[in-house]
Amino acid sequence: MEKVCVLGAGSWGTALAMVLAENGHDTLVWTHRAEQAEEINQLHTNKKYLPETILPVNLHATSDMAKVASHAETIVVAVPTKAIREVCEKLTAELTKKVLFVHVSKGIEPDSLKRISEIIAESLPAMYVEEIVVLSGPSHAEEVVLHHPTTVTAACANIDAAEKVQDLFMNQFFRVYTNEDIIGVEIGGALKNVIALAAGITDGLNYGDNAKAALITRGLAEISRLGVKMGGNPFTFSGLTGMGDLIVTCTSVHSRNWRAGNMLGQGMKLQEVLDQMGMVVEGVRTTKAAYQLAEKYDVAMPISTELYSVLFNDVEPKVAVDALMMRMKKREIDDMKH
Ligand SMILES: NC(=O)C1=CN([C@@H]2O[C@H](COP(=O)(O)OP(=O)(O)OC[C@H]3O[C@@H](n4cnc5c(N)ncnc54)[C@H](OP(=O)(O)O)[C@@H]3O)[C@@H](O)[C@H]2O)C=CC1
Ligand SMILES: O=C(CO)COP(=O)(O)O
Repeated sequence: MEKVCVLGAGSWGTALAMVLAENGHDTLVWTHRAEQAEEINQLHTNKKYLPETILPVNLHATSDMAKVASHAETIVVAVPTKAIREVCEKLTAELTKKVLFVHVSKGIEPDSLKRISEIIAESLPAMYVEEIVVLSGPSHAEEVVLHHPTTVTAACANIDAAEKVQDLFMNQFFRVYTNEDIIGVEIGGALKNVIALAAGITDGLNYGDNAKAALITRGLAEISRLGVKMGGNPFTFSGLTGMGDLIVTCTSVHSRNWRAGNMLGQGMKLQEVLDQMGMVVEGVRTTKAAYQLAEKYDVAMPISTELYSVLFNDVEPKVAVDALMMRMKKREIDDMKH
């Protein structure tokens, strides 16, 4: 039995804490809201994020970061990308020993263009960090808490650390693979949210299945092009954290990114959509990062670039789709490579 803390009691942090508690680990979930910790401890629910779920009685919660620091041998970071630096800063003030870090967030920071493992490494003193492993793959919290079969990947250049995380989480419903390619896994996980927003938009425009299949396939081509140029293994992008996560996020009603895109396609404005969601839509900030990465690495990312103009330059979704369809003619396979 390991002592594990999960930082963040949103839908994903809570679902993963439930997996860990069900696996028999001594699990503590940290939330910045004391009343939410109280709800989890007293009522064994988290109504805001998983309204139908009863949490295991051996899953405990706290809003006291000092308790996290004294309890944890492993810490799972499960807050949205934009909150990671702030949460790491709070943790740094309390840490006294070396901990294994796992992160499960899917984003890239605009401007710095850092991946999450880089943000965490930069935000925590190295003497307290045993390793940073990313856990990613096609996995909506709503299905994990129902024990529906789910597969994910634990990635780290240090394969022993990845295997340790595999052992922590793996059970009959939650199958964990390993991969040494942390760059490819993080890039795939972050950029699939951009493509899912675009897929939601074409569904909102009622463009049907041909358009969505095109977005998934050509989306994977541009994610892979960038990811390989950044140092990722080309095979990673056809795995769970690439194609797998792209499929689930572009096709599932649970996806916040797809749902946000769908509302945009139906004519709503970005701010209205975000106000209505009440949960993180990582793809919006990541679209800004993807636009900047395409420039930095000189990689063609037409879908991400058109989405950027819809989100941040007020271009009509239909006009952006027309622009994609009217691009210069290409050879398919050559265009996937370069
Ligand atoms: N949901 C899912 O199925 C999956 C999500 N992910 C990824 O996991 C990450 C978290 O997503 P998810 O749990 O869904 O997000 P949610 O929107 O469901 O929850 C976010 C949680 O983070 C908390 N939070 C936000 N800002 C801060 C802050 N500054 N300090 C402390 N806590 C903060 C929120 O608190 P409050 O309630 O007060 O707002 C909330 O508890 C994302 O990167 C997402 O892409 C990955 C796989 C699956
Ligand atoms: O990453 C996810 C599923 O694997 C969650 O996607 P959404 O944030 O779009 O809900």
